[in-house]
Amino acid sequence: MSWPQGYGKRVLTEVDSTLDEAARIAPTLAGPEWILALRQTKGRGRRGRAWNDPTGNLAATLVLRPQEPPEQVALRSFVAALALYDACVTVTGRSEGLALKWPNDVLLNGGKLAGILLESAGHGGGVTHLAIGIGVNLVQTPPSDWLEPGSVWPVSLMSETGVQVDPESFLDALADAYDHYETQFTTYGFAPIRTAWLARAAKLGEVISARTATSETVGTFETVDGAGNLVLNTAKGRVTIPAADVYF
Ligand SMILES: O=C(O)CCCC[C@@H]1SC[C@@H]2NC(=O)N[C@@H]21
Repeated sequence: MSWPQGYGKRVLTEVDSTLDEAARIAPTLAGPEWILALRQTKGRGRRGRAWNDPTGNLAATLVLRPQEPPEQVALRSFVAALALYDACVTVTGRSEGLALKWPNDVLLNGGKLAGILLESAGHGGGVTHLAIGIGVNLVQTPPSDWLEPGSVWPVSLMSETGVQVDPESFLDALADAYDHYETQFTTYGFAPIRTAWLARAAKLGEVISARTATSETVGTFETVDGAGNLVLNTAKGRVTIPAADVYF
């Protein structure tokens, strides 16, 4: 596997968070850059949660400077989720048990294998940089006291498949897959990404629950629309949800 052309790579022994490092280096970058940390001291997850990444797991962030409207930039969470899925297939040689959970977790055998957190900065309605933070439980899962009640149980690639892969080798597969989907996205737009994502979606057609800080919507997972929103068929009709945590 070859490292994709045009992408830089930095490997850090230790950093607070690769997302913080992304914000620090973004203004100096001439092109996309992957940052891999062998250890994060202040890793973070979605909705302000801490992210625990024990040694041997992947903690990486891709920094981009896309010249696009914010709503287009945000669709890269689906691009990244597809790349993560493919990287898992590449390193394990199998796709059985892998699925994507809206908005952007990767599940393996029903457990949470990986998560994605997008952060961006901008001014004047534009995005100056996008940071796609990715954590993968390659060899270890976080301790159980890190888990939120009702959250998907974490699994590791090693425990579920017996395959042990180091973070740098996984990043090689991930960067290669990301490059493929990024090209597809910038060439053809969101449509093929959406189709590919839906083909790998967990619980499509089944009843799920989408919770925000203030509401819960229960309904049949109908689709993800062209803007990346979750679409549920509920007792009160079709509901479109831009952001939420999903529970099965
Ligand atoms: O809550 C989630 O599921 C998203 C987790 C994202 C974790 C990754 S690890 C690399 C990057 N740096 C961080 O501090 N967080 C992301």
